[in-house]
Amino acid sequence: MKEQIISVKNISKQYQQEQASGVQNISFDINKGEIIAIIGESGSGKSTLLKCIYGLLSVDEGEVTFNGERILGPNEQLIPGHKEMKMVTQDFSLNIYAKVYDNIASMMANTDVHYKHEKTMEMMLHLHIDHLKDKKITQLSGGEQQRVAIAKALVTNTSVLLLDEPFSQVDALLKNQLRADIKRIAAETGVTVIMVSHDPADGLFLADELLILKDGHLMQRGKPAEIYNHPNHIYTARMLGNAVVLNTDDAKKLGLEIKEGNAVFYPEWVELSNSWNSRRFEVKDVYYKGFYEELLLERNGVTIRAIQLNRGEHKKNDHVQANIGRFLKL
Ligand SMILES: Nc1ncnc2c1ncn2[C@@H]1O[C@H](COP(=O)(O)OP(=O)(O)OP(=O)(O)O)[C@@H](O)[C@H]1O
Repeated sequence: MKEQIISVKNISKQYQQEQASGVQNISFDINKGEIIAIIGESGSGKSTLLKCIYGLLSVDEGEVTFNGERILGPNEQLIPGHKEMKMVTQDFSLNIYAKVYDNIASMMANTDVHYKHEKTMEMMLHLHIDHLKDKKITQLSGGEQQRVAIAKALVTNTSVLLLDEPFSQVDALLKNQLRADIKRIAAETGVTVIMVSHDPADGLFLADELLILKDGHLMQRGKPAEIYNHPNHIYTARMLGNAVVLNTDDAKKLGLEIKEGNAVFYPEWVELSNSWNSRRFEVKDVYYKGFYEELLLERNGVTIRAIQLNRGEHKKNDHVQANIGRFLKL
């Protein structure tokens, strides 16, 4: 049985008189142990939403509840935030002159020294940083520092971990490792994770639930595969899969029957084959992408993109038969 932990009910937050800022009328629930990713372009309201959930910003309308209790805003309590939630920001907020062990242990009181030691060791093991115990923060890599920051956030029986752009400081290789780490830690500890990112790949890989924000509005919410395959807006399809968008006239030129709006499809939905319904395209360019190629194809003055796994088969000015196997009307 899924157990709800946080409920966001019709919240709006506007910054001063700025009309198009903050977030507007957002509602959704979060279940215990889930990983939620809030995805959107810069300025779409991701950080504002995260701060409203944590209680760092007071909402203008609506409310956020944690286990049924309303989360108080910064003006309603002495220390802003919520005791069962911890936020890890991009700067990690570590004591850079202290050792890894002390950074984590310092989060707990000295009332039970044995428990404090055991809990610190347990967290370091979970985060695979036990071998760094006696190192100073200044001696760690960005990825290692991030693990310390997460261990520090989780050591005090935290139920909800809030991550603001957790992978913005790390390179692509480490990013993959850290994503996998967060998934593992969430599964091992049962902590609920709410993550904000401008990189859709984070959400697609990590999230149980994906939330798409645009201009302060919640555009769509659901499982990553559901949203990827059935985006309800061009914005989402472009962001998640770099979708090709054709207006009605251009779509018709390629034989796609739509009466109005746009035909939208991902490059991998274009099949290069000699099937009965395929059409002849000219290869305008070939982009090498490592394990696959992206072909820029043109027919009747309309350009589309297609994915080709067998590299080196086509070159510029070739002609190929292609069929847009599936498209969405948006
Ligand atoms: N303190 C503030 N005062 C006025 N406007 C603000 C303030 N903070 C954010 N905004 C505005 O509110 C909107 C949402 O900002 P927010 O920081 O929540 O977006 P974001 O999606 O987290 O962006 P980014 O990915 O760039 O961090 C933006 O238009 C931003 O300019």
